[in-house]
Amino acid sequence: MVEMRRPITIGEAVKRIMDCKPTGKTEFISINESFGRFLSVDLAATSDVPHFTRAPYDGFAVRSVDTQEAGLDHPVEFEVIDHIGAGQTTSKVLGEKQAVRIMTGAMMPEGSDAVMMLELAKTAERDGKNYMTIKRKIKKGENVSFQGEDAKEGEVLVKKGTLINPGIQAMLATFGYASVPVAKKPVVGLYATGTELLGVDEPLVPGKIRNSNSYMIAAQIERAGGEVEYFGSLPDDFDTCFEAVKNSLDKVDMLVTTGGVSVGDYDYLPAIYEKLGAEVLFNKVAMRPGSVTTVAVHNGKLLFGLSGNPSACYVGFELFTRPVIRTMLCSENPHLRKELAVLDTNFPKANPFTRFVRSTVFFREGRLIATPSGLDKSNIVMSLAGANSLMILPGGTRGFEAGMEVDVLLLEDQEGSEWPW
Ligand SMILES: Nc1nc2c(c(=O)[nH]1)N[C@H]1C(S)=C(S)[C@@H](COP(=O)(O)OP(=O)(O)OC[C@H]3O[C@@H](n4cnc5c(N)ncnc54)[C@H](O)[C@@H]3O)O[C@H]1N2
Ligand code: MOO
Ligand SMILES: [Mg+2]
Repeated sequence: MVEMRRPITIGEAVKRIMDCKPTGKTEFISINESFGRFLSVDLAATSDVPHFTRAPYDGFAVRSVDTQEAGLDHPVEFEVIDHIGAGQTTSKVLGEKQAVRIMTGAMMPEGSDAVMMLELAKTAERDGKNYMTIKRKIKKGENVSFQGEDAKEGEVLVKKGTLINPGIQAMLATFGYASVPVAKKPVVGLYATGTELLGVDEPLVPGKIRNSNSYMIAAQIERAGGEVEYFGSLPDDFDTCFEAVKNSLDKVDMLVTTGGVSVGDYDYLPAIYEKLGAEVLFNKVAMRPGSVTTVAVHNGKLLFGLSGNPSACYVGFELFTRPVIRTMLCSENPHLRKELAVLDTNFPKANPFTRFVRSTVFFREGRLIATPSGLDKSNIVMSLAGANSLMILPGGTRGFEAGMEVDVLLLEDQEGSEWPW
């Protein structure tokens, strides 16, 4: 008699995995390679930005007090005592009715507190001296870019675990991070199992199929921020699979396998975990697809036995493996972000288990709309192509109708969620 597995809830399954407390490591890499990586420390300003008060326009640095009499019928003349561009400074201190010709980005001279734009000044030269005249007054601080207005030294600007985007690259450069502390990419070992599997370059023959899961999971690992260590595809042979799993463990931070976790005669993963002495955290989850997902832990390393069925494999990875990768990448929001969306089509299928429907979400008139991206069976590949979300249809319901609000998990989002269950 085949064993009857007892399903646990999704939340409980995720909790058992996260209780293994995966932790990440830091490495320092060149700023040239840091785009797309995850910060492993909170990023604080190493100086004020800008670190000196500067001109935001091309013009004349003046003392605002000297301009107060200026008007359309009352031009006021200034002596121009110096001329500086960005990168230059002046040692001159402005006295009464004196100005410095200054270009955008240059440091404001001592004594000045405002910049009159070039377009508003008329220049002249007399006896080898330069002058400029204005017909408008200016307020103290007008047209000035103040020291620290962009960032204050010591201020925490970006939290650890954040994906480095182009703006953060600019920030890192601004603060002098030639070398950037990032989370080391966890190395995720990967095996596909199944005697029926053909290589991508092999012709189709009766009874065999091309291995698509390993390409899919490799991409999911990379999307999550991990590093893929693909060990290849294994036939359904206990000894071969046991040796392969055992020998790969010390080369990786965690191991993902696909296939062979159900109760079939050639589903060897459960027996492999047993022979390894691994602790099985669960082998049945109240969800569809992916109910057979089995997760074990051995010597502190998580072993993800994902289903062979492509859609079940995909969903199992996103719910269970992704948060471990993101946690090791220092994220405090390692789970998929959950949002409310409006269902666009009827979904009459009833199910005792919570169902994750591969879906496309999009905006229509400011509202998030969700629609299934294809056939909803666990052996389906094609619906995965258009999936940018997983619609959550809770178990114990008769089905859903267009117009109803549903939860969706966003697959391409980078913000994540602390705990969506
Ligand atoms: N008597 C029962 N049978 C099954 C149960 C059950 O509870 N009792 N569960 C079903 C469910 S649900 C699922 S999901 C599958 C899970 O199967 P396994 O994880 O054991 O995976 P396999 O048997 O190895 O393969 C299943 C299916 O997927 C195809 N496959 C496998 N690997 C790949 C790959 N790398 N690329 C593409 N496709 C792959 C494989 O050919 C099979 O068609 O079990 C049900 N059965
Ligand atoms: O694990 Mo199976 O996908 O529940 O269908
Ligand atoms: Mg099977």
